[in-house]
Amino acid sequence: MADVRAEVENPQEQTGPVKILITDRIAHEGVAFLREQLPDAQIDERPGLKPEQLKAIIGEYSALVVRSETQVTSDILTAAHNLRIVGRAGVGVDNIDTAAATRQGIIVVNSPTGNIMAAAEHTIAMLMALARHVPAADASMKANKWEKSRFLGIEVRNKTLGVIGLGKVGMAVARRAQGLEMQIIAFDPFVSTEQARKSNVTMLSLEDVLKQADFITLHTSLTSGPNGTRGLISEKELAMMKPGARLINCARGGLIDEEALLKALNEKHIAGAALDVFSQEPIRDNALLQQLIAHEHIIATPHLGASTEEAQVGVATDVAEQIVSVLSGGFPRAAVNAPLILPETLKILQPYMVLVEKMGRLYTQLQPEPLRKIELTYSGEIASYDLRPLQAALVKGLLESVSEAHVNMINAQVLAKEWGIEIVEQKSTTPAEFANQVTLRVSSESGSNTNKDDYVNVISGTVMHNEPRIVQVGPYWTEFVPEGPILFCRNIDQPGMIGLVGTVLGKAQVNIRHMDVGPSERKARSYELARPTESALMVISVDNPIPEWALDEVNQTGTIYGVKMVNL
Ligand SMILES: NC(=O)c1ccc[n+]([C@@H]2O[C@H](COP(=O)([O-])OP(=O)(O)OC[C@H]3O[C@@H](n4cnc5c(N)ncnc54)[C@H](O)[C@@H]3O)[C@@H](O)[C@H]2O)c1
Ligand SMILES: O=C(O)[C@H](O)COP(=O)(O)O
Repeated sequence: MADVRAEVENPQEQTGPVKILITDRIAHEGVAFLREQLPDAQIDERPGLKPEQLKAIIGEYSALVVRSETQVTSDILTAAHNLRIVGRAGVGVDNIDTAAATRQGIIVVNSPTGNIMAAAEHTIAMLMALARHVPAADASMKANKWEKSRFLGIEVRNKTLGVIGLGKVGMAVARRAQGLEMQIIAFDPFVSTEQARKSNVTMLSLEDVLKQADFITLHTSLTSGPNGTRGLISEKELAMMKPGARLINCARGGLIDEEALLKALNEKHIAGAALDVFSQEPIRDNALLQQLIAHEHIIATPHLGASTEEAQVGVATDVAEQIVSVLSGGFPRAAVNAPLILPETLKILQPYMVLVEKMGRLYTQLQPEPLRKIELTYSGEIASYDLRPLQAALVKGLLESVSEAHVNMINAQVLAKEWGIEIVEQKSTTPAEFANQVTLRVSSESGSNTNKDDYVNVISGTVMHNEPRIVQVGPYWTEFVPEGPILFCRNIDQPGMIGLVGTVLGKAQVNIRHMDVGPSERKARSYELARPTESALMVISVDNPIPEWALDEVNQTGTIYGVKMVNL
């Protein structure tokens, strides 16, 4: 593997054209972009698939494009053997099990900015519609009535708008509402008072926002867990709202306890609510939701926040571009579950990624025992870069031969954790032995490396002329290119050892490509005589695998021991 990007690859050697599946309706510009950029790909648009139908076919596809309707559950993902990327043509990824995707090394991308304006403008439309009863008045006219006095509204000017969640959409709504001469107060635990003040927004506690606002609008994402936003507006919060206030939700359905909302409306505690999103979408035969949207003081739209021509073209092309990039071995712009590395950085890191992966493979083959802790030390200029791809490459090298898992940059850390491997990094821009050097120090299951053959607790390498070189294995200094079949053995450091091995390999018709005999101390490299009792490491790269009998013969010499073949 030369590139972790390329490792987001097909683990089951798919044959035939790359296949892309689109299961929700997206703008045709996005589909056209995919067809234009990937002319050999098969692009299937199959909106409205049932979960079992999706599960039955997902295994054929390399990319999946969805909006908020398709539920990309862990169950679906378990059948997605070839899937490399899920593209969400929109913002919210709560319909995608991103944790399951991460475990499987599947990139999830979205379009974080493509529909902000659409959502903000829809919120303002809901605000005005609530204030002036526009939908009910329209329905009345269509019923051939003229109920002028029934639809007395309120002005929004000089009213207070409470924004809960002052992120991208929340802030866009605040700005637009300021244009309507509203006062803006907000609650968002992650936005500073100072930052908000610059935009003329007053940050308050949730309680104060609820108590002071004439209109409340929700703009947080939906999260679960003890500090999650699910049920953020429940009975207690509704009770805190100013009598006669109005509530707008163009964010996510689960943010409001819909039963409590119906109660608050029936009790006339609040004057109305405008909902674009629901806890179940589509609503179908959900009795509570049917009752809620039928309420005379509810305005409902079927999740239309992002449904503008502009936003749909924006999100569809945004996601299509990222799919093309990933399927072509590049990086996505807006990955929800992958670290972003600039292409320029990646180019520099690439030979080190090869090096580190080979170091991992070498360790696992020389020392096949469960690992516990790995210390990766980077020295030289390389230490100044974002080195996450190197960690991923290391995990890949270490686990590849012992695990079925498909390791890539997305899941490397999760997998390492699952295997109980702790990886710590040390960085120093001061060069060590070489201008740039990466050293791997390993503690295995036993913790103390007591095994008599356990000399491989350190592996160090560098890159020369863009080619990886291993420069240290355990206490031995060496220098070889980690590539292809390599014989490792140790010998008593005395004359005649190279000849012994050479004779056996000659007999076995094995051609030696490169040989290095490394003493256990650096000074011996300067051709000083080593003491005869010292050992050395022989690293012999060969053109073809060495037969078993020849390995046995080398092992039986008595002066050469620890004979092991590795394949890098
Ligand atoms: N209806 C639609 O079609 C539509 C369109 C676009 C976006 N959305 C939804 O709107 C929501 C906001 O989108 P965004 O792009 O602005 O997201 P964002 O991430 O930019 O903003 C979310 C904000 O919520 C804040 N937040 C988190 N937890 C909070 C809590 N407990 N209380 C208060 N604030 C909290 C965050 O700090 C953040 O500032 C998302 O749920 C998104 O899916 C809906
Ligand atoms: O999260 C989003 O982007 C919006 O909720 C839009 O969802 P949609 O693509 O299903 O309209």
